[in-house]
Amino acid sequence: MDTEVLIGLMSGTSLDGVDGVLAHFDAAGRPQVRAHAHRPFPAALRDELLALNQSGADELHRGALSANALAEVQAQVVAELLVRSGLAADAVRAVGSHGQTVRHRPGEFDGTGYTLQLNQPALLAERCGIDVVSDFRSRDVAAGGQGAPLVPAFHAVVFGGQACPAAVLNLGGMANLTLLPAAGDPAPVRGFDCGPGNALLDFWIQQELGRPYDEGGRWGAGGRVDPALLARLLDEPFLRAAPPKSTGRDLFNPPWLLARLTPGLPPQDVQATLAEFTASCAAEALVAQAPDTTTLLCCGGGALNQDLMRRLQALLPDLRVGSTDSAGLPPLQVEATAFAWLAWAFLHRQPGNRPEVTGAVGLRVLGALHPA
Ligand SMILES: Nc1ncnc2c1ncn2[C@@H]1O[C@H](COP(=O)(O)OP(=O)(O)OP(=O)(O)O)[C@@H](O)[C@H]1O
Ligand SMILES: CC(=O)N[C@H]1[C@@H]2OC[C@@H](O2)[C@@H](O)[C@@H]1O[C@H](C)C(=O)O
Repeated sequence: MDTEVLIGLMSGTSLDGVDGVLAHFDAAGRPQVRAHAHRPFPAALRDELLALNQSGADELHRGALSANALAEVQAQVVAELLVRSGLAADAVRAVGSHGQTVRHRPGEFDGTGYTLQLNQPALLAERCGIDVVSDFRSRDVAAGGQGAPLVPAFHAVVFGGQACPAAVLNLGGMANLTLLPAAGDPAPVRGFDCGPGNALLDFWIQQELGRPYDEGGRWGAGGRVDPALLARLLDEPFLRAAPPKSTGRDLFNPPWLLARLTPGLPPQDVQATLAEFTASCAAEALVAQAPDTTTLLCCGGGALNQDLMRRLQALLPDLRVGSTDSAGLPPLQVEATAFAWLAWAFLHRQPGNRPEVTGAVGLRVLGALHPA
């Protein structure tokens, strides 16, 4: 059967770098991943992108230069994917490039609001000689939606149709849940952001131990959960709001955490409490929204945090909690593959959003094209 080759690029809210996959898509848009590559951000670029999540001096200039630097990292990932798969650029129909979210305020201010991904698709097209599809979120926001999460439609393609209701939990910088009805159930796929993923965990261990993340969750696993802090963290209106809803570093950021800390807490206990908080946000939302779920498939880098996974299983004793590996897609490849799929959907003029998820007034083709 004829397949189309696409590349997907994602740099998410954890700001760890660019993930890319090269995948073959069949006529129904089902992917087979052939190569995966990751490039960490140079430290200066990471610091600048992180800083651009908040207001600061000369943001337009700094944002434009950061977008250029991001495109150079993306071009390196594309080059690596081509080498790993043994393909030439002209064998690839398109690259789907998410860009770097630095602000996410849909529906606010003037009623439309905005979601802002720094990106330079023109430069990427110039560097790699492949069509680039980008700007996936703004059409959904223009149609009254949250612009996020976008992965539920993709999750339905690759993980949907199981015998029992299943859910997918993406644990990136932020966390989002997709709720998949069982095979034969005509109910729509649902999904929403459920709270922070790794962003606060990463911030805390970076500040206290100078490490970018808690490898395997080992530091957090050795701490004690502080019930008072956990209660203060969980007392956040976003967590109780009904979907559609999405969030980002605009809300769950270091000042948000620091405002809820009390002096004298051992730093390791704070890490343990943050891990319990992240797991609780997802578990409570899942139980509230889809109590019949039997399987939880986790993806994103948080799926490699064994402490987080243990906490999720403990909070959801009646569910099978595992990673998307068991469904054929390794956790670190899911999001990049989703953006390859969104580019595939764009090329076929198929909608990428789900109004039930984002709250948009209707299905929309998402993205904009920069030809090679
Ligand atoms: N071995 C590991 N142990 C613990 N945590 C890990 C490990 N590997 C990755 N992580 C965590 O996963 C994060 C990266 O996850 P991922 O790449 O899914 O994020 P992202 O692309 O920014 O996602 P999103 O767009 O959903 O926010 C790291 O910042 C780290 O916190
Ligand atoms: C605005 C934005 O970039 N949102 C991200 C972020 O990271 C996780 C969560 O918050 C999710 O809503 C989204 O990413 C995934 C890929 C999505 O749109 O489905």
